[in-house]
Amino acid sequence: MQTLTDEILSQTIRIRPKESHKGTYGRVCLVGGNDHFGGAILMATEASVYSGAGLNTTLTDPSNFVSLHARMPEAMVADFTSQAELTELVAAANTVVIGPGLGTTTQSLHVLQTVFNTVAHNQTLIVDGSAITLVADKSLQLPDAQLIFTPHQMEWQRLSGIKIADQTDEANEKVRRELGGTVVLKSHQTKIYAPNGSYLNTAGTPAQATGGMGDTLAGMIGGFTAQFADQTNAVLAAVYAHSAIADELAEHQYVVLPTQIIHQLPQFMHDHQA
Ligand SMILES: NC(=O)C1=CN([C@@H]2O[C@H](COP(=O)(O)OP(=O)(O)OC[C@H]3O[C@@H](n4cnc5c(N)ncnc54)[C@H](OP(=O)(O)O)[C@@H]3O)[C@@H](O)[C@H]2O)[C@@H](O)CC1
Ligand SMILES: Nc1ncnc2c1ncn2[C@@H]1O[C@H](COP(=O)(O)OP(=O)(O)O)[C@@H](O)[C@H]1O
Ligand SMILES: [Mg+2]
Repeated sequence: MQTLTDEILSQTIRIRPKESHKGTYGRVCLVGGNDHFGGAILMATEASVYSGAGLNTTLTDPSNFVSLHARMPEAMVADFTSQAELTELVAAANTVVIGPGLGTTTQSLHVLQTVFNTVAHNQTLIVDGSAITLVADKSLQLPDAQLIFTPHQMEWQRLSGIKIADQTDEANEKVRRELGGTVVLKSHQTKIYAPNGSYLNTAGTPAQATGGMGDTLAGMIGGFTAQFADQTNAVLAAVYAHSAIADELAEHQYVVLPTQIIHQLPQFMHDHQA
């Protein structure tokens, strides 16, 4: 297992070519946020926008439209209960993030199934939060796409069947191979199991232990994978940046809010581009 260092940032975050436009930096679709968990998809969206993804569209419950527009005028918003909108917008994305605040109701399941039926082999699909729980509980068949799972330890227990106490590298890697794609197993020391090897993130702080921290990471992984060509490096850089920014803030703060990490992203990425 390789320990991540700040080298992953300069290996991944590219100086932007002059001759470019918003389309150069990827289209991200974020799907989630039911009528209870609007904050989760709001933070994921904000994280993707602040990571620099060129075009961001959020598919959510209509009850979140006003707050999303008020907070994030840069993002487009659509209704995830409309099958036609969901299908059209997901098909047009480079990267799709599904799960933050999606919930586990019949409606949540319907949205998830529609996304799974729509994504194609060349698209990156980040499966987070409630989407992981639904895949596990309903034994859903996974789509043919570039899959990135971002479970915390309990979500990984649900998905992999491995109890938290038994989540060894060997057992985790075996299930990752069966699932395909990449697994970001989040904890106080997040591990990333990728097709080319496994990685340990020793950055990060207990000041991060607050709701919405993982929703923010899912949005960052969305923004990074949409912009940077090497998909594994994009995941690794997002995980490392999320923790490294928190470490900087925690030098002077007892708790670090997800939105504070998000707002540091443009400056942090500026300082580590190469
Ligand atoms: N503002 C918003 O809108 C927010 C909306 N959110 C949305 O809520 C949805 C549900 O997601 P969820 O993570 O809150 O609930 P669930 O999947 O039941 O997991 C919790 C259970 O797992 C256990 N556990 C064990 N190890 C763990 C670990 N390392 N890390 C974390 N938990 C661990 C834990 O144990 P305990 O805390 O009891 O010790 C507990 O029993 C999801 O869509 C998410 O996006 C949230 O993001 C919050 C902000
Ligand atoms: N003690 C800790 N030290 C470092 N990072 C932590 C700690 N506790 C939580 N985190 C990080 O916070 C995030 C929590 O994700 P998750 O449980 O999905 O949050 P949520 O669903 O509430 O957004 C993960 O990235 C995890 O690594
Ligand atoms: Mg989560």
